[in-house]
Amino acid sequence: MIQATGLTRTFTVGGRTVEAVRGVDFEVRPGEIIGFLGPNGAGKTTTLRILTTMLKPTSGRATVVGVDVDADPAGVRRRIGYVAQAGGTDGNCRVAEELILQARLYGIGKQDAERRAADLCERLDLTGLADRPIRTLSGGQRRRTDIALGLVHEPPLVFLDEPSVGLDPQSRSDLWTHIRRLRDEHGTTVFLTTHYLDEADSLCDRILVMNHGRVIAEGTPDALKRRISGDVISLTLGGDADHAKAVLAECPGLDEIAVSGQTVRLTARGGEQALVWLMRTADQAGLDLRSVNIARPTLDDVFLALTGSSLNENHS
Ligand SMILES: Nc1ncnc2c1ncn2[C@@H]1O[C@H](COP(=O)(O)OP(=O)(O)OP(=O)(O)O)[C@@H](O)[C@H]1O
Repeated sequence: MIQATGLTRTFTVGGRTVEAVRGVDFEVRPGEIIGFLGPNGAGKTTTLRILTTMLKPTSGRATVVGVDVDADPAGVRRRIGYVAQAGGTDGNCRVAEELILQARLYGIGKQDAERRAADLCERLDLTGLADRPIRTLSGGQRRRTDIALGLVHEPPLVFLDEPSVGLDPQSRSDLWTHIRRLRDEHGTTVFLTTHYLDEADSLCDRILVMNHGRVIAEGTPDALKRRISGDVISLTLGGDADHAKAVLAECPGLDEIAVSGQTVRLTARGGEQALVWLMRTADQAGLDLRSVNIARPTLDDVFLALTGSSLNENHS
């Protein structure tokens, strides 16, 4: 469905070259829900803009739904849906009206457009709202309308840019149900960017992690979590966490060690054993230890181990 090979994109700003994307290779198979994760400035939006033909790559190649983005951008655009973060809807227009209008803009006949609008309203739970002006909808209803609008031309692949940003937890899980249904009942492939690790974990079949312009890891959420073997130990300190990191790194049995705010996070195969060493070392070095926690790895721990910083912290 998507094949990216050696994609790069550089920008020149005030005589300085920014390498936003530095050689990205990945594949997306039909019917997958793919999560594209990475800290701010990792190159996600630039990659997304290349795949949706809004930007040309500096080098490399990408085919989307079997069409080369460089050779036939219009052909790619006909075959994909793209739902931007801000949406592109006219707030005064009514839901069904807007869907029909968009379908007509794709050259779809009137009756067919009406049928598709009704079908999309049903699929995205908008039937009771079809006559409401878009500006009167709640955040979740509006996001569902944006997604319906991205699907009027029945694309096999839809790109969603941060689909659940700004939604309350209930609307988010509701949206996830709708996104899963698109895939399960209609075979739609979904490529989404997100900063929410719980979203990536529960919704996505596979995750691509991008950092500094490269895809640094990919796999199912479970496979990524398995990459972090052992337990995650978090030590919160009163003093300089970087100094504490340097001291604690001397302990045996540790795999990864990173600092996140006032907390030093470590992974160790035998968590309890390592903890004894850590506490003893902290005590001997006079570190101001405030609290200790041992846990199984989460996707955020994976992210921290891969990129050296927490995605949640990075995004806040
Ligand atoms: N039009 C542009 N001109 C100059 N630099 C750009 C341009 N677009 C992106 N960049 C730079 O390229 C790098 C990657 O940016 P990009 O927006 O792709 O990252 P991102 O992963 O989407 O980040 P975020 O999560 O903050 O949206 C950044 O250093 C950014 O400043």
